[in-house]
Amino acid sequence: MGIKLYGHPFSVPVQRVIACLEEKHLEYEFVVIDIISTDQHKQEPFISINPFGQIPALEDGDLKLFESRAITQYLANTYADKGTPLILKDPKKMAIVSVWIEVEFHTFEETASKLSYELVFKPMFGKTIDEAIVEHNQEKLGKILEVYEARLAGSKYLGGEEFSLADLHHLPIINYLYGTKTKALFDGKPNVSAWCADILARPAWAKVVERMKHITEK
Ligand SMILES: N[C@@H](CCC(=O)N[C@@H](CS)C(=O)NCC(=O)O)C(=O)O
Repeated sequence: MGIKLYGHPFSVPVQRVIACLEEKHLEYEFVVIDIISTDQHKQEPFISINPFGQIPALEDGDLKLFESRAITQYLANTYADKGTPLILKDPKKMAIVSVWIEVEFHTFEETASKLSYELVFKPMFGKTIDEAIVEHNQEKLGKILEVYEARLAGSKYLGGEEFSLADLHHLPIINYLYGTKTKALFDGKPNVSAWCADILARPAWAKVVERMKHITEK
C-alpha cells in the first residue's frame, strides 16, 4: 500500500502536506474528506486515523499519522534521498531550521490564520468580516514580519541558505493572504516580499495550486 493523504483542498494544513509530498516527488493518493458538508471526519473509519477528527491524516503502509507538521517531518526524514532535502544533516544548522519551524507554528500561524479566517474563509462562506479583528491582527502580523525582515536580510531562507520545512510550512497561508489586503504588509518589506516571491514560485507549490484546482473542480 502506498501513501494516502486524507483531506480537503481548501485546508491550510492539508496544502502544507501536499507541498511536502510534491517537493519530495512522492506518489500519493488524495482521499477527499468533506469537512464542509458532512461530518465524516468525526466518524469511523476516519477517527481511527485521527481520533481528534481533523484533517490532514496520512497513511504510509501500516503507519497512521496526523498533525501536518509531524507528517512533513516524517516525510522529510523517511524519504531523505528523494526530491528537495527540506531538513539538514548538520545538527546545529538543523536546530536553526527547527527554531523557525516553531516560529511559524506558535507565532506566525497564530496571527496569520485569524486573518485568513476573516479575509478568505468568511467571505467564501458568506459570513461578515470583523474589521476590528482584522485591524488588531494586521498590527500584530506587521510586528512579526519586522522580525522576519531582519532575519531575511542576512539569510536567503528562514532556516539558512537552503529552502527547508521552515519556509514550506508558511506557503499555504501566505498564498491565501496574497489574495487579500494583508498582502500590503508583505509588500512593504523588501526581504520578506522577495522571500515570498521565491517560495511561491517553486514548481512544487505551482503543482499544489494546480492539483487543488483540479480536485475542487471535480
Ligand atoms: N494542527 C493541525 C490542525 C488541523 C486542523 O485544524 N484541521 C481543520 C481543517 S483546516 C479541521 O479538520 N477542522 C475540522 C474540525 O476541527 O472539526 C494540523 O496542523 O494538522
